[in-house]
Amino acid sequence: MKILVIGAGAWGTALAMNAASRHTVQLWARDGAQAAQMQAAGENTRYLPGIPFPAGLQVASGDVQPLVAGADLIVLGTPMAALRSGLAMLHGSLQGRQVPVAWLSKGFEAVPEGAPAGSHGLLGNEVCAQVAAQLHAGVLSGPSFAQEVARHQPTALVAASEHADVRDALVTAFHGNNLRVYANDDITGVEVGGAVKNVLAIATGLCDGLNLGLNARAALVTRGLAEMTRLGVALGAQHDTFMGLSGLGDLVLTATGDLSRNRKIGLLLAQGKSLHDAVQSLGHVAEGVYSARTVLQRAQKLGVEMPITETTVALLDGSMPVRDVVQALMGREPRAE
Ligand SMILES: NC(=O)C1=CN([C@@H]2O[C@H](COP(=O)(O)OP(=O)(O)OC[C@H]3O[C@@H](n4cnc5c(N)ncnc54)[C@H](O)[C@@H]3O)[C@@H](O)[C@H]2O)C=CC1
Ligand SMILES: O=C(CO)COP(=O)(O)O
Repeated sequence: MKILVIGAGAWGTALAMNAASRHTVQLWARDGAQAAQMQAAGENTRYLPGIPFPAGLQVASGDVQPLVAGADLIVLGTPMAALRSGLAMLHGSLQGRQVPVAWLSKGFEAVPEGAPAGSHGLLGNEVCAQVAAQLHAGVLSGPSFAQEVARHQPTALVAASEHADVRDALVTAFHGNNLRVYANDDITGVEVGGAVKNVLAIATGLCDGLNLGLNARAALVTRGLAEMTRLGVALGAQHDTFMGLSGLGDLVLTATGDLSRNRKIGLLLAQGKSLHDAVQSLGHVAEGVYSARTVLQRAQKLGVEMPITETTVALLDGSMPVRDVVQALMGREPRAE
């Protein structure tokens, strides 16, 4: 199989490295200098330093069209902010040819600055329906830190699409000795899980950074899962999806695993860092920062209560100081579980 991965950040690179022993894999970086540097060093020095590329992984840059034309599977490994342009580009270049496409981004599109009141951002599959409706597309998601996948540590992923050929292509491409890829046709559920867990991981990082304790962390994860599930079901997802890899699985990993960039944002905010400084210090994308407001807007439109998300948004917006967060969450009226 010929796989083209567009975007050479941590996650696109890790998956490309993992698949390269079984398939022909091209990893495309938009920055030509970064591509040349990766080729020369035999590793992605910027995003996955110290983990050597396997033999056979091809790094590319420049005109992506010939690579698109020759691929059996195209993976968009960019952050959510670049998904719309990536799908539109593929829509134009494939010209109706049916090649399975998948994105790795986890989030809702951010609401653009100055957007009219009431507008909200979209999930990947909603963006795809707007700009590339006839593509057979889906998402690869689930609990997976790039560093561990690049080192071939055991990991389980979920390939979600309404198109069986996309699910099958993702399983063929990535299922192997150290990676299990499960298929799921509930793409909305899988995407809501991947987006909301990032926001909840910021909240859990804050909780741990403030030393609120293990009980508090367990409460946040559990009540976070409840609010993620409420939103997903209201958006048309299946309840059971949230008990799976992209719901409970990715929430546990991201909220409690110190490799998480979103969790790091919460830990840094707890230390008194500004959001700007916290984001700058990461050097990677933390999607929860950009999705949080959209998650809340979508929830409010649907009449779904998401108190942890609401508090996290207030914190990120600067309208609630760190010291008031505990009271905002613990001071709520009693209710049934
Ligand atoms: N790093 C991880 O462990 C995982 C990340 N993800 C998700 O995958 C997505 C990408 O994350 P990372 O690779 O970690 O991000 P990263 O911050 O490591 O790298 C982002 C990469 O995307 C590239 N990029 C941005 N806009 C682009 C465009 N228009 N065209 C081509 N390349 C572009 C950047 O140059 C950079 O190489 C995010 O949505 C993230 O939530 C999902 C699972 C695991
Ligand atoms: O999605 C991830 C793990 O599944 C990566 O999480 P972070 O983006 O918080 O690092």
